Amino acid sequence: MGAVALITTAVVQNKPLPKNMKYGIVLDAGSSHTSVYIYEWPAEKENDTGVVQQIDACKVDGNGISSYAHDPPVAGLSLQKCMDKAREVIPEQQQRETPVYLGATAGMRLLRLNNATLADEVLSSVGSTLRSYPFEFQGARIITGQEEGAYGWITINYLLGNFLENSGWLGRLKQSATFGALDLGGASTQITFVSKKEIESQENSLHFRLYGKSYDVYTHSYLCYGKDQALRRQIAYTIPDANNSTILDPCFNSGYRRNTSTKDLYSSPCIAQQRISTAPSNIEIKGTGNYQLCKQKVEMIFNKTQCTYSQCSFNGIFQPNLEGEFGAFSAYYFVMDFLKLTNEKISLERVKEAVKTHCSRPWEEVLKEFPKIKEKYLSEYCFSGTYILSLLENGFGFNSENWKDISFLGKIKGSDAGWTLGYMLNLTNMIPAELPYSPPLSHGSYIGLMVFFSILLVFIILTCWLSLRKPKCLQKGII
Ligand SMILES: O=P(O)(O)OP(=O)(O)OP(=O)(O)OC[C@H]1O[C@@H](n2cnc3c(O)ncnc32)[C@H](O)[C@@H]1O
Repeated sequence: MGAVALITTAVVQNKPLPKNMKYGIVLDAGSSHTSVYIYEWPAEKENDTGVVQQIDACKVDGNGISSYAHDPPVAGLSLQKCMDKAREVIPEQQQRETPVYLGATAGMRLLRLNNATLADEVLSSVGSTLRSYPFEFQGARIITGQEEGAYGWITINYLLGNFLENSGWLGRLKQSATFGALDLGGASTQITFVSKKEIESQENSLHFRLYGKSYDVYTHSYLCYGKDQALRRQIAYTIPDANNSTILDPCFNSGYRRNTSTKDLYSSPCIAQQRISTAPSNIEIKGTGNYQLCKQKVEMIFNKTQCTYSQCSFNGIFQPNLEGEFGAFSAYYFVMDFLKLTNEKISLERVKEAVKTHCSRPWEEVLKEFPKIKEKYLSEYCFSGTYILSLLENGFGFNSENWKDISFLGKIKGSDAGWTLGYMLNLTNMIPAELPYSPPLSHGSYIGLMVFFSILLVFIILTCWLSLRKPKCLQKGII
């Protein structure tokens, strides 16, 4: 049984794993990009830490896996570029023994909601491209939000060495020191952490046994709360106010302009409740760059009014009290890294000030300072920074006190923080549920101890024999 026994849906196919695996490839087919990660197993005994490492990664050009739905040949070609790279990196004699997994995330969960047949077609089309390579293709599937959260948590704690640290006898006695995982994607966001308190909702509760230690883990994935979908929702809220098809948007820098088609905006199931039939077909967004007003708009997407549990995050979702340290990755890292706010010593108040300052900068000035950054990313840092602050503070309940417990993580020991490594470790059974039995003493120490105790025994017997003989001699002497 795999270590992550509760995630039963994680079995991709019933194909046996290649016998001499030394490499593994995972494709993360997200809403905004597909990325290809290549991992290498440590050579036996060479690597004390036994950590599987990322040796290469490649971002597929284009707009995520759903672009396969619109133009399969073009999407296939850009995927081929990354797969060709994998073929260059992995030695030829190892290629047939290298498993390839594709996991699609929230972008495909949304496509499946809109059109399940199309989602299946996309997966089979990508599968055909992957099958044309000499690797051992193990299947393409849409992973659940729960899996995305759980595998992200496994990845960061594996790379940080927390599972092994907890597996010794001392580690098993003390409270588990794991990092919670905060993952912000384009279409969904996940929060996952070990909770000492009872998890009141079954669907948010996971139990893992890893390296001989049990973990009760809380996880929730919020579909439509990734930063791209959140931006769409924030824009959609303003459409009723649209005057002459123009929206004044405080979440973009002043001077910034963008044209959007409402058909495209409304194509997402995330906007279903905000659709208005009288909306103009095109709208022009004009930035006004105001952090406070942006924050007010962003907060409209968090419903804090209903909760049927003892406590909730938002939208009636149960969330226990935040516990321990957290690692925040994916878009949390991209955005905070751009804003130079990844240093743990920066207080929440200073982070807010920095985002406010960035939002108030004229677009011209921002563009001049960062000419090399993709315009889509650059134009959205004001919104993204504000959204991250709202999600963490208003959504999950972080505050000035526990803000210092969040570390913004890009890479850990050379591997990207994200769900892919955890996914592969689970499917290749690389994390055992129990610690492999290791004798307390090595063979040499055992022999040494046996010799020592034998000599000690002979010495004791001799001493006793001598001391028992002496009185008799003395007695004889007295008589
Ligand atoms: O799990 P889902 O929701 O499908 O998400 P995803 O797979 O699209 O998630 P990614 O981690 O690829 O990206 C998360 C978001 O970060 C954005 N992003 C990627 N690189 C970035 C960068 O350098 N600067 C700013 N944003 C970036 C990207 O457009 C997404 O909105």
